[in-house]
This record gives sequence, structure tokens and C-alpha cells, in this order.
Amino acid sequence: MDGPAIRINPKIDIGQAADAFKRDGFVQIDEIFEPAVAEHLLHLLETRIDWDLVFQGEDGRPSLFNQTQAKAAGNEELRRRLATMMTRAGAAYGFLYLTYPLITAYLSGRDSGHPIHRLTEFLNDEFVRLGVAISGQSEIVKADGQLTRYRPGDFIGLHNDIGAERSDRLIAYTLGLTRHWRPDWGGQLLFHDDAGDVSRGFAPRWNTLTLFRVPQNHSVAPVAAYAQGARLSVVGWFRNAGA
Ligand SMILES: O=C(O)CCC(=O)C(=O)O
Ligand SMILES: [Fe+2]
Repeated sequence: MDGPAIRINPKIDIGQAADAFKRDGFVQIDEIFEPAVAEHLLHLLETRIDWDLVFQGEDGRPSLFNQTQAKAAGNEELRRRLATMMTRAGAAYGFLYLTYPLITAYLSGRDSGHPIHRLTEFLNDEFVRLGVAISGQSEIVKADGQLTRYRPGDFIGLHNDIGAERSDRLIAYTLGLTRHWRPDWGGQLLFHDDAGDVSRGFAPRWNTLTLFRVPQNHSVAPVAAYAQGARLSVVGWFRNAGA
């Protein structure tokens, strides 16, 4: 069973979302999918995904370990690399979570025939059109995407999604698929102001689309050691055609 067709909930008010986004550079839309679609995606994320471990590598780029590679590296080696990443995270920047890279998987033939590939197709079809409709930015031509799963301790440090480089990232999106979350379990998407305060913070949510203009300073707060359940989402950026 492949599940229902993945499409945006026809009931959402795109005009209202567009007004909010143009005003604030930010918008959240609840019930972005019809319930059966959200349930289907959650089921896939909970039961059908072989997650990779990703963290900031020594070269500053993401270090990705699939389950076979993690086993081959061994606990000792992984622990050592994670410890140096944590030092870098404190001094500069770091991140740690589980991921499934949708576009790379799709293009490389990983998990051929897997129903998750229909999400990837949706992202570069109806979802891109939604991004254009809400933002009014017709230069958006594609969306990348990864599934993410945060366990206790997982986090992303302070960053702005662009850094100093030229970037084709225009708008960040997250599709929240966390059904149940307690406010003290961490994992909030936090926006930070120049005084170091949190200007806005958003708990992991169920069936909610969040869009925000980049660059903006943000982080994902570490998930509490005692959190029960995982923070699940699909995240990526709407992009222009690039150089
Ligand atoms: O998961 C989120 O809420 C945001 C993720 C994020 O900031 C990123 O991947 O750059
Ligand atoms: Fe980010």
C-alpha cells in the first residue's frame, strides 16, 4: 500500500498565509496536509526509514554515516568524532541529528520503489508552487529536502542558513510531523535577536508548515535528555536556479 496521494490540504487559505509572510518574513500554517496524508507520512517516518546519522564534520561540512558506515566506524571512533564536534559546537558551530537525504536518495537510486520518494516528487512540484504563491518570489524553482529525527541531545547550533557565502537558499521550510510534544522537552526552533534573547520560539508541532525568510539567526534547542518521543519533520529550502 502506497498510501494517499501527497498533496496540500485544499482547505488552506493561501492568500492569508501570503499576507502574513510578506508582512513578517515568517508564517506557520496548521493542517498543511489532510489528516490521512499526515498520518501516512508519520507512518513512513516511524517505520520505513533507515536513518543516517549526521553531524558537523571536521572540515565544516556535514558528516553523514548510514547504519552500515556507523557500524564499520565503530562506537569508539564515532564517540571520538562526536566529542570533537561538541567542542566545535561550543566554540563556533555544530549540529547532530538523524537524517534521510531525500534528493540524494532519489537521484542515486537508494531505496528504489520506496513510497518516501513520492514526497520528494511532491516537494519539487506542488510544494514549490505553494512556496511561490505564499512568498510572491517567482525565482523559486526548486526545493531540497531531508527528513529529520531528533533524539534526546540532538540539536543545531546558532546559524542563519547562509553564512558568508553566496546562496541560492531563499526561504527555509519545515513540515512538522511531531504528533505529541511537551513544552519542556526542548527541540524548539528558536530565533535570536542581537541582545542574545530569544525573539520567537516554536515548539515541534503536528502537521504544520513553517516558512521563514533567510538569513535570520536561529537554532534548534537541544532535545531534553528526558524527552519521550522523537522530533520528526521534513526540512529544506526553496531555492532559485543558482549561479
Ligand atoms: O528543524 C528545524 O526546525 C529547523 C532546521 C534548521 O534550522 C536547518 O536545518 O538549518
Ligand atoms: Fe537552519
